Amino acid sequence: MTTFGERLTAATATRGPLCVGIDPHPGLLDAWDLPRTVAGLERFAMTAVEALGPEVAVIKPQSAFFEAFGSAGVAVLEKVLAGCREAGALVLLDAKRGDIGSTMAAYAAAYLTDDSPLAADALTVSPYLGFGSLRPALDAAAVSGRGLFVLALTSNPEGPELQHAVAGERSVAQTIADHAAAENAGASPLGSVGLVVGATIGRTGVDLSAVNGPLLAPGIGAQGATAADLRTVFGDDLSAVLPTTSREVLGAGPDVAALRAAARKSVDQVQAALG
Ligand SMILES: O=C(O)c1cc(=O)[nH]c(=O)n1[C@@H]1O[C@H](COP(=O)(O)O)[C@@H](O)[C@H]1O
Repeated sequence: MTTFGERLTAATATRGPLCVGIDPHPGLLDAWDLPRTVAGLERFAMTAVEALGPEVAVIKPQSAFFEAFGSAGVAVLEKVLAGCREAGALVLLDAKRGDIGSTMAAYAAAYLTDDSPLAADALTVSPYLGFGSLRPALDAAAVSGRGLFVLALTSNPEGPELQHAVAGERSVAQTIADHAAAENAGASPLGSVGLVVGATIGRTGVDLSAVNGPLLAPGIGAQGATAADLRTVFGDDLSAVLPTTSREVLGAGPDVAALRAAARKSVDQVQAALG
């Protein structure tokens, strides 16, 4: 069994270090001239999969936009997961799950086990019920060769109030980074427990050098960060950074060739910035 860290390393080496999100905002459905219906959602999402699946290393469908359409929307999400897999892209399901341990086990069964229709290569999770509450997800991911991206320093302006708070002698975000480092200890070339660190947040003072896992960097494009900001946020520690952007690329649709061109442009920009 290959680990998520191994598969991600191979995917970014081949396709470049970029994740593109599939976030079917109602306004984007309008811009693509699609109805705000399940049929519109499906056309939007599967066009994105057709364009980006063979092109980018990682695709990140945002679960809420699919859930908003009820069970029919979740069925579209299942098609997206299968379509990305067939096209050779890794799928990071963005659902930001986090719950008490016993319920976390149910989320782990839903997203991180082989026989679930919603199984993805990796899942975004929230550690703000305590990092240890994620244990069932950490265990399920390890057993099935999947990955987690743990929210550490999020891209939104409200994040620092909680994440920069100092508890004991360390900031909350540093504590989360240290936990991830412990999970990834000894993994090569890269552990499977990643962190989310926004490209918008500037220099944070959090030491990420021991994490040994992928660092998902959202915020480029619509949230105002640029690829050049990655160096400010991560310093010289850029080797495991995986920038992710959604609206910046999706706004180029609905034309498949235009979506691909936008994704390639983003790959070139982040590659230049990461050096
Ligand atoms: O975990 C995430 O994906 C995430 C974490 C974070 O700190 N900030 C953040 O923007 N995201 C997600 O990344 C995507 C960003 O979308 P754009 O702003 O359109 O590029 C959205 O789906 C967000 O929910």
